[in-house]
Amino acid sequence: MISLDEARQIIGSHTRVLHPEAIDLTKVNGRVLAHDISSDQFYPAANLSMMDGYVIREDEQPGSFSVIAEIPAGQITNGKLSRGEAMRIFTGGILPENGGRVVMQEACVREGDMVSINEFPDSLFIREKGAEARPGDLILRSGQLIGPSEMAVLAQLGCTQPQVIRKPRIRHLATGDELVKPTEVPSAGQIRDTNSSLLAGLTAQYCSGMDSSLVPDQPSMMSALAEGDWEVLLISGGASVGDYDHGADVLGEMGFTIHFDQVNLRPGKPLTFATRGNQLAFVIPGNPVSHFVCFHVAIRLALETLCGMAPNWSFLSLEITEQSLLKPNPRETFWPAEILVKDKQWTSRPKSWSSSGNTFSLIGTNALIRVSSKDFPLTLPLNS
Ligand SMILES: Nc1nc2c(c(=O)[nH]1)N[C@H]1C(S)=C(S)[C@@H](COP(=O)(O)OP(=O)(O)OC[C@H]3O[C@@H](n4cnc5c(N)ncnc54)[C@H](O)[C@@H]3O)O[C@H]1N2
Ligand code: MOO
Repeated sequence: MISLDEARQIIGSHTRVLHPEAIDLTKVNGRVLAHDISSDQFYPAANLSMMDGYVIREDEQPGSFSVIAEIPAGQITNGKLSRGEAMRIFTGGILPENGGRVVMQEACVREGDMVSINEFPDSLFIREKGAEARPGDLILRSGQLIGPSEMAVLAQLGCTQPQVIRKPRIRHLATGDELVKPTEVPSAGQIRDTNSSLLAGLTAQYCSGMDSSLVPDQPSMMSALAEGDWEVLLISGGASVGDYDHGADVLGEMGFTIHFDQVNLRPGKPLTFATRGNQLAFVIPGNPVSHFVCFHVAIRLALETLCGMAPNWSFLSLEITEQSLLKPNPRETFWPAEILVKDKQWTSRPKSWSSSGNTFSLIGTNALIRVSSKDFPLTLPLNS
């Protein structure tokens, strides 16, 4: 049986980042940028006022000024300031060529065409042309994960169809004769399918859509429903060695190469990983907690890589409260946990968890505690 580190190595070596596509700026949240983007102009494009007030020359002293013009937003004034003159200006307004100081209106007294300023504040209240970026400056690098802030930057640069890495299409089969949809009332021996909902939530940020079906434990139906031009196939259940566990056999018959079918991992030991060309497939042990753990320690690595993201595998050394809940085991264990603030410190609290079939133990889980025989338990924070 291979270790989790070996399993991650194998997954990484068989996974390639997907090709880029140009998409509308409104849809790029959560995508990875596929090209460098440079500044198209000076930012700001001119010297701008940071306040509503009056603009004067920088070489002036406090005193009285005659107001010779008003500069409405977005207008360029060709006039110049002589000594003793001011122009009315507003926040974001473009300064006249020799304007060197803005005084906010609260520090001014206006009477008719005159304005008196008793004292100058320390700041000139000017955003200088090119202070933020100059033409050709590198602003966003290829590989940048795009969130709301980067969307605002793309909008500012006029980049409305950025090239971003495509997201994989995922095909999902929830296998098991005992499964019924969550809308149904299970009869004796049946259970509601929880894994489809779990995976829909877990995969949402990493795929362009997950197509899910319930399938009985019948290899011919499983392979018929599994075929397609998706990039990732997830099969829930049927991962172990029982007579009705057909996941790996079905993949073999479909022409997949099985790279591993067991990992020294708790929960999630019978996790299977296979490939066919550029298609990746996982058979995930049917228990919901096994699903959750296998997703975060193995499947997410593949999805993040396909999407061009830097795989997140950083652990924190946090104080663990209620450490006695962490039962030792020969298998490397990833224990569902919750990161909480206690006495102004982040702490990690294990969930009460005794069976990988207990879906309720996942409530509020935002971390996994890695318990291996040799190390102090470390906490893996989760972002989904
Ligand atoms: N002889 C052995 N038996 C088992 C071993 C082993 O090494 N030798 N491994 C155990 C471990 S560990 C796990 S984990 C499970 C994995 O079993 P399977 O992947 O074959 O999963 P199933 O038998 O199909 O289901 C397990 C469990 O999960 C429930 N399930 C399945 N799908 C769903 C779903 N979509 N929603 C909710 N619940 C689901 C299913 O009803 C079972 O209760 O194997 C052990 N056995
Ligand atoms: O590995 Mo299984 O996932 O213990 O329950």
